[in-house]
Amino acid sequence: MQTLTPHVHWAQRHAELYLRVELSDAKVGTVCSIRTTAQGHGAKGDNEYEFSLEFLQPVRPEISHKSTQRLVDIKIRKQEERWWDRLTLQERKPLFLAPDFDRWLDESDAEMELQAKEEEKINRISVESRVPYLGLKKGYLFMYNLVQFLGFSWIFVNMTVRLFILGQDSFYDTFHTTADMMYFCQMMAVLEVINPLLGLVKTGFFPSMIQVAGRNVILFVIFGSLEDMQNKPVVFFVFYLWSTIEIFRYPFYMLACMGTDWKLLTWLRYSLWIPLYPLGVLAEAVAVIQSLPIFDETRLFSFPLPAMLGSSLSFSYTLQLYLILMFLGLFINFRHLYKQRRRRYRSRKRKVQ
Ligand SMILES: CCCCCCCCCCCCC[C@@H](O)CC(=O)SCCNC(=O)CCNC(=O)[C@H](O)C(C)(C)COP(=O)(O)OP(=O)(O)OC[C@H]1O[C@@H](n2cnc3c(N)ncnc32)[C@H](O)[C@@H]1OP(=O)(O)O
Repeated sequence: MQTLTPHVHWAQRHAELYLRVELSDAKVGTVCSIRTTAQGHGAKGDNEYEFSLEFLQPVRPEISHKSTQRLVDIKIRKQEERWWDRLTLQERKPLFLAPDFDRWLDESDAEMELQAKEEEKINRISVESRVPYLGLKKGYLFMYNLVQFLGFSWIFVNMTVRLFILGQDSFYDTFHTTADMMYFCQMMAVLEVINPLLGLVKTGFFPSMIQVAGRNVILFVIFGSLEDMQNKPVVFFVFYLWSTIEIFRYPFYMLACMGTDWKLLTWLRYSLWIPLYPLGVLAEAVAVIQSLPIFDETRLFSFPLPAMLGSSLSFSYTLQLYLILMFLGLFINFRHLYKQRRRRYRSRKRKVQ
């Protein structure tokens, strides 16, 4: 086998030199500051390849190199951090050497890159110096999401097991078996309205408020205060739809607190609402409609009126107004969740590119 010279591309930064050697499937032999030997597939097929360079200035002895299927990447640290006018001591560039335009930067661009790196380092240090606060915030959010996840998982598993064992009969006592846990979770969920106000999460205040207030009206006013509503099958559908999304949403937030995410979980968090949200609003609307005659009959929460206007105004009128608000709320939150989904997947795509 004859020894040939491969094509070499080079670029520099203030502190480093980059050499890209055009050899596929190369087995690199020696790499020292001026001479490199390798065996691989180059412009002239399988051969021993070798090149040597006498650098313009001294370089450090430790040299790192990485072979990929298509090339060998060599990184060399300069002895002194300064810009070189050219790579080699001799003024005439060797024939096998060319600039690496993929990495090429001129001196001012390289300086800007260096500056950006410095700034990033300073930012990281300043964030790290705020760690006690960050740690506290993340710890609080993590615990909050964990508790909600456990609560909703308990509800979901309990309802699923009962559905398998009792079939449709389980529809009628959902409230009595799960309401305490649902009360607990939904009372805790008020924190989801407070968190954005305190700047702890990036969520908008209104979407959270609509979500939490909307559910709490159904839970505390419709189901909680009317015993006649508590054994209706609609409770099952409302609770099941709520807990189905939450067993994915809260673990997603838990992972976000740890700065990580799982593709499938993220997809479920940003996709499941598409069928679940309209179904949830529909189930909630059915609950409200079913409660109207009960409020009319019991006069619960009715508004006292002057004698000439009749005795009282039934709460069912307020609920009819609320029905309209519900569909307005559905529209606002559906739009919000759609935007969140688009933002998430658009920024993902950009990161991948
Ligand atoms: C008496 C007055 C009443 C007025 C109300 C009248 C209208 C009522 C209408 C009500 C209709 C409600 C119907 C509803 O109850 C039906 C159902 O729920 S059915 C089941 C399906 N439901 C859903 O899928 C909705 C689930 N809920 C949500 O998704 C949220 O609650 C919502 C606020 C709607 C949207 O969430 P968010 O804005 O937070 O979106 P993100 O998840 O993308 O979060 C944004 C960023 O903030 C970070 N974040 C948020 N929360 C946390 C947390 N707890 N811990 C850690 N991090 C959190 C998140 O990671 C995002 O950060 P980044 O952008 O960096 O990724």
